[in-house]
Amino acid sequence: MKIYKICFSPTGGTEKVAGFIAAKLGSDIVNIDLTDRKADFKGVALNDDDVAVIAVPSYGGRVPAPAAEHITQISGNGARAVIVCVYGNRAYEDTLAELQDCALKAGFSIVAAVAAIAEHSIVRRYAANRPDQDDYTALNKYAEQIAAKLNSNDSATPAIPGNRPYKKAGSVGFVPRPTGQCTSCGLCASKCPTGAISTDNPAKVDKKACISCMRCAAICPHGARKVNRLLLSAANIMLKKVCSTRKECELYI
Ligand SMILES: Cc1cc2nc3c(=O)[nH]c(=O)nc-3n(C[C@H](O)[C@H](O)[C@H](O)COP(=O)(O)O)c2cc1C
Repeated sequence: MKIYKICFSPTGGTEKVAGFIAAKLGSDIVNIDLTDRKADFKGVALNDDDVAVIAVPSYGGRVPAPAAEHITQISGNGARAVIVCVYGNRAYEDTLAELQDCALKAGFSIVAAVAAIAEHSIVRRYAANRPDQDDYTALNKYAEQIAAKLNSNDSATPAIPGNRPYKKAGSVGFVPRPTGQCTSCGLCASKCPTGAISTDNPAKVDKKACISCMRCAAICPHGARKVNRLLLSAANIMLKKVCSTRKECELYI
């Protein structure tokens, strides 16, 4: 039995949660990076005795569009899956329901779902330093419950929250731009999940293709990609009320 960690994590928060859960479920881990726009997801095929941890961040209460597209190209072949949504302490709304539908379409059998919190990748003061010790204690407990369910060969799908039709997907419109420190090294362009940044000129961004995932800003070795400060402070004000009360991790099993 292999554990497939199938993860879309532009800035690393989702990866922390998925990596933790996957490592608790087994040691033979196969990594599938859903942010890799050049990967051949149609060539990924699991066996029915494999287990998948399929993890995405919540973007506006939905699964990021490229993640949904890539997951549905994978052949689950009846493998059991734990679906995971990671969010920035506002809300995850229909993310788990949509992720459940994507995983089903790919041929997985969903045995558990987890919602967890990580630093808000746009306004980083919210959920800063999460997942923290309390989160990992909860995730550890959840992983034990999931492992027990997998070992008992119980494949029942739990009730997973969310609406159908899903919330309307919207773009947040934060497009990071290079500052004077940019050396045009091209790392941002090569790692952009949607290919929105020109490889010849990283200052050129296809605004329609950009999903505001903040990968480019997070990985720039010179800290030279930033979003507009005024937009950021407006987002901070908008999120203040809804993000300030601590939310806890949840398990559906
Ligand atoms: C475009 C975008 C939309 C987001 N929408 C939400 C949201 O609706 N609710 C929320 O709590 N967090 C939201 N977040 C925060 C992310 O879900 C959170 O920071 C997550 O940990 C990011 O995952 P990553 O670190 O793997 O990239 C959003 C982040 C981005 C970039």
